[in-house]
Amino acid sequence: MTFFSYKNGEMHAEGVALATIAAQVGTPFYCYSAGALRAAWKEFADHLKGMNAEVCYAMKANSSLAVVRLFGELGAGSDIVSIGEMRRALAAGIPARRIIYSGVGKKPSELMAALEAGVGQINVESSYELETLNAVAGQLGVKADITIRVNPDVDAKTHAKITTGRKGNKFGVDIDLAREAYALAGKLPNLNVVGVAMHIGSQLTSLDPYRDAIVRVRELVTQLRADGHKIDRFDIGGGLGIVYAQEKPPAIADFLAMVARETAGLGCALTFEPGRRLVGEAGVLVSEVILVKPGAAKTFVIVDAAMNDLIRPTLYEAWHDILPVRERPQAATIRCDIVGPICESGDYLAQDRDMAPLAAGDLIMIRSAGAYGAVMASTYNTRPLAPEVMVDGTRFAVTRPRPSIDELLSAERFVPWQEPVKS
Ligand SMILES: Cc1ncc(COP(=O)(O)O)c(C=O)c1O
Ligand SMILES: N[C@@H](CCCC[NH3+])C(=O)O
Repeated sequence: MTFFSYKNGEMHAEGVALATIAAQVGTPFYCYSAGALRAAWKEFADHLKGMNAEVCYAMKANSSLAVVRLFGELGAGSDIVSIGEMRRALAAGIPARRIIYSGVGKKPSELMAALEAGVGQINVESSYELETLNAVAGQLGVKADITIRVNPDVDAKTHAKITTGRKGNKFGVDIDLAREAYALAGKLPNLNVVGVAMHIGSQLTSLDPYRDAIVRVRELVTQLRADGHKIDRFDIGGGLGIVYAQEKPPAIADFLAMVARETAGLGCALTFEPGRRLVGEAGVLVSEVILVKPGAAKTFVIVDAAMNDLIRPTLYEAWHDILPVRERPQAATIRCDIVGPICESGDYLAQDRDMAPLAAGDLIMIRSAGAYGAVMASTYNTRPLAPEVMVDGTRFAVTRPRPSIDELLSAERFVPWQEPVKS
């Protein structure tokens, strides 16, 4: 089902014309389709029936409270990587016990906040963190349920900046050192080992790296049990890719069937932490053309969304499909760069793109922007964060309004000098 489509020549999100939202909210803005979010969730949920498994939505992909709440109401837990995200999960109604706390560098104060809130599972990534967590749990008089995230050293065949399961990546405990780490965890009185975790990268378009990683971790589970550890859960992580251009990511059904096959007989409950796959194609960024500047070498279409709103094109050389909001089926195309107003040459949304000619005032829609779009935005050049809108059927809600520049400025102070307090 397509949730963003032309109707009478105008691009709609479900039953609402994007031009109508633009007129009310201004541009740029992010727009999410509740129907698309539900459909992505349903695909997971339908194929998980009969499996001993749960889905903890990795909200780093899109932490809009409205989005997290929608998944929570459908039965999702949450994978978080900061106390800010934990607060979002709780605010959105996710029960603390359904929250998994991941992350390569958790401070003692953050571990304490997580234990105080009662998060269900902490995925530990080093021996140092095991000791720290044990000490913090001891102070609070609680026992922390943990897994150790192992780094299985497989090539996820994705962009170098978002691969996480190779020896050279900072993530997890090297699989060759995992038994030692578990031995330590087993001796620490305030930790309760419940399982093992992995996460090998993001935007994966092949099942092979997952399979290789699962096979390695499966062998480890057997060894760990022989060592006397209770390994009841296997957290597979997230990472399943989406379509930006011509990619052919695995169907969720095939992915889950493969995981079920490879973990059959292991006797572990499974956890999945999808982020991008649940939200990526359910969101777009809408922007207005400010002007078109023909240059000697290139034509620049200068729009009011910029790298501060969507950093993926310049950070990962990512390709996002861009369509005019008013349909232009017959128009001959021109080759252009679609760029923002920021003073950096890296400020582009597309380079050398063939587009129907655009003019000042035209609206464009940047597709597959629901994941790692708004969450990675900044206020660089003192540009207020783009608002977020959710469409459901024929209605829409502004779930995060555009802050005014006054609000941005009022968060700051003119040099409020202080004498340092001597400790
Ligand atoms: C531990 C962990 N789980 C889940 C995810 C979600 O990844 P994705 O959005 O690729 O599904 C990430 C991010 O890559 C992660 O670091
Ligand atoms: N931010 C990345 C994904 C990182 C995944 C987080 N571990 C992207 O936009 O593709």
